[in-house]
Amino acid sequence: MADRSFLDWPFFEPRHRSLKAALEAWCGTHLPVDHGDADAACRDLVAGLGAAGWLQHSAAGEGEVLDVRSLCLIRETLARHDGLADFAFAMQGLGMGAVSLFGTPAQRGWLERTRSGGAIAGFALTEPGAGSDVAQTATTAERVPGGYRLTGEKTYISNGGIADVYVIFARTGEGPGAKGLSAFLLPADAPGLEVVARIAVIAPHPLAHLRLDGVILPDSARIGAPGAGFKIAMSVLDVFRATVGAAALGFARRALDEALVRVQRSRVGGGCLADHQMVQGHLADMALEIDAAALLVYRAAWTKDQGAARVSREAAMAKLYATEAAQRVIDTALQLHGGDGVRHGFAVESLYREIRALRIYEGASDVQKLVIARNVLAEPGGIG
Ligand SMILES: CC(C)(COP(=O)(O)OP(=O)(O)OC[C@H]1O[C@@H](n2cnc3c(N)ncnc32)[C@H](O)[C@@H]1OP(=O)(O)O)[C@@H](O)C(=O)NCCC(=O)NCCSC(=O)C1=CCCCC1
Repeated sequence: MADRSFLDWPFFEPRHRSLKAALEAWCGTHLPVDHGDADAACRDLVAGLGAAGWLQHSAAGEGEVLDVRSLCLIRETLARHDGLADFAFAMQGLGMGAVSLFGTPAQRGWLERTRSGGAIAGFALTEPGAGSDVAQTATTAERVPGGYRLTGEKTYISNGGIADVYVIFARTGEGPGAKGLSAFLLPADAPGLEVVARIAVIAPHPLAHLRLDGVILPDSARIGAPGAGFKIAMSVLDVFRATVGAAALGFARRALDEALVRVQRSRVGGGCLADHQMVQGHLADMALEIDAAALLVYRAAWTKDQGAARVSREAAMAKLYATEAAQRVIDTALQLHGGDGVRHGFAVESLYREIRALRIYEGASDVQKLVIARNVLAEPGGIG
């Protein structure tokens, strides 16, 4: 096969190849966007991704099954063109994942709005005292007639300040730790909900710190059974961790694209940088890490698409390896650019910042190791 593409791997079906081709064409005319005003850019991206139909793939609608390979292909492709486009797309899915999996028909009204680009979603799990350890969630949802009163603080909340709706996790007390959490659909204009501070991070991502001061939500806002919140959060993260790996893969592919152009154009001595064996060694390492990451990402996505109930180990492996490998690939690409590598306006400089965030979001690398190790220990026969 002369023109071998990873899309020829058996993980993919013809519809994935069509989707990838159509999205590449869309990206070619719509991306990158100006990140000067990240909030406005994110709003525009959500509207544009919705109008073009791409957000339909961010979460499954009524009677549909999420295709995780499509989700990963879209994240990978958007990330290769523009990291903020990936963020805008992905947060719609992460934010509404719980509704897609466990929501009632009425709650799904929000899902249809986020899938069309008519509303922006946020995922409100992390707290100042409960980052990696979700079981320590302190925000309370105490029972009141007909509903719940929510009090507490959430931090590093995706789309905080621009979201129209959040899925939030709070302690309802059915049991200790992880057994006492529930999930809720929280409209951004609910009285008592305040965006206390916007949080500026290394990448242009809209994030915020939220305070809930006696927010009243009706029973109909609870997603899933009382006490099921922890498992709901983990089920959503099971899918989205693999997709974070896909975004990292897109960043790494872009870094290799940039490095290849650079080393073939840069002249040293009588030839170009690419003629040097030391540079070729770097290119080989980059290509190898990208293929290994792609195999892990699409193994996790394919496994979920085959109907596996849980893909915790596969998704954690995909996220851990792809994000760490992408950081190495991007660092090498940056080094091959010399001084231009750290200069604003060069793609490798922004890739370097974007990938750093992904090694922390949705479970830092050490959390992924914990998830993998627990799963390996729980499988008496090993992992095959
Ligand atoms: C894994 C962990 C580190 C620790 O879990 P524990 O030990 O407390 O819980 P454990 O004892 O493992 O389990 C409890 C029950 O739960 C079931 N279950 C577990 N996984 C799953 C699963 N995947 N699916 C279904 N059920 C699950 C488990 O079986 C057990 O049930 P049982 O009691 O036996 O009936 C967990 O806390 C975690 O993961 N943190 C990372 C959070 C984290 O990733 N945020 C990121 C938030 S998002 C974010 O940061 C941003 C996003 C976008 C931009 C900005 C930032």
